[in-house]
Amino acid sequence: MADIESSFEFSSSFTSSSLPPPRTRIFKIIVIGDSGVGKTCLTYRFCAGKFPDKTEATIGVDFREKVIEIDGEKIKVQLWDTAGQERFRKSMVQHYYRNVHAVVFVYDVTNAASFRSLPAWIEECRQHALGQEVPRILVGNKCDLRHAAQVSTDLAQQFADAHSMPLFETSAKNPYGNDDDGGRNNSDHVEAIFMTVAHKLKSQKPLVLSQPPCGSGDTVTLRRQDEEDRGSWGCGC
Ligand SMILES: Nc1nc2c(ncn2[C@@H]2O[C@H](COP(=O)(O)OP(=O)(O)OP(=O)(O)O)[C@@H](O)[C@H]2O)c(=O)[nH]1
Ligand SMILES: [Mg+2]
Repeated sequence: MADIESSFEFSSSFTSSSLPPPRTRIFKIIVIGDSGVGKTCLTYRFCAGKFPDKTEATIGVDFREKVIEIDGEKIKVQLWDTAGQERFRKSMVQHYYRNVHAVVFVYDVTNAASFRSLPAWIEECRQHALGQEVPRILVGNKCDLRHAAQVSTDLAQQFADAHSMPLFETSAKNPYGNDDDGGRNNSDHVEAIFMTVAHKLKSQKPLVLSQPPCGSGDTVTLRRQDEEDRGSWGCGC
């Protein structure tokens, strides 16, 4: 399991005696949903560019990072791949929601129960005072198994609309994100989904890099501008 506490401070590659660190923005995106929907595979696919050879149930949280470039700016996308199983998440759930910039809700299109669980995941966000300004997206995974689908696109779209979220249907497994019926363009590429989130975040109010006083080490901490304005993350609920 990854070291939770270290995730709240972001190391720069510069020491305090060298040039100031570059203003690399870091977007923390948490990925939540029932166990087995494919959160680990999706995050691995985005960061490593391929479907993992094998996965096990996530315990606590795993972090994956990828540096992307948008309009000439390098941005670090930090994905928090959370455990779907209650027994593996309850001790650290409050850490997931700390300073989060976006939430990705995942269900499995072949598993209706995972879709029915979505209100509970939304409620968990609400209970952890996630502000309404935090973008949320809905991802239906395993579209390569379209023949076994239990959740129709129409139903998922209705749910997404009701919660003001964009819907993406995808496959972490299929190299092109297209369906097993040979049709293209009916599914979204994993890469495009996370890039869309990053674009959305980039277009929002800028994040501010808070730098520690000289001599206090070589770390920088990210805070949102509105967090600094209000003194807290706040809740728009
Ligand atoms: N066919 C298919 N299988 C997938 C896909 N994504 C994940 N899987 C499989 O689904 C199973 C669960 O995937 P994980 O990524 O470990 O699921 P998870 O949501 O991280 O589960 P927890 O860590 O327990 O919360 C694994 O056997 C994966 O190989 C997909 O897009 N298509
Ligand atoms: Mg997992």
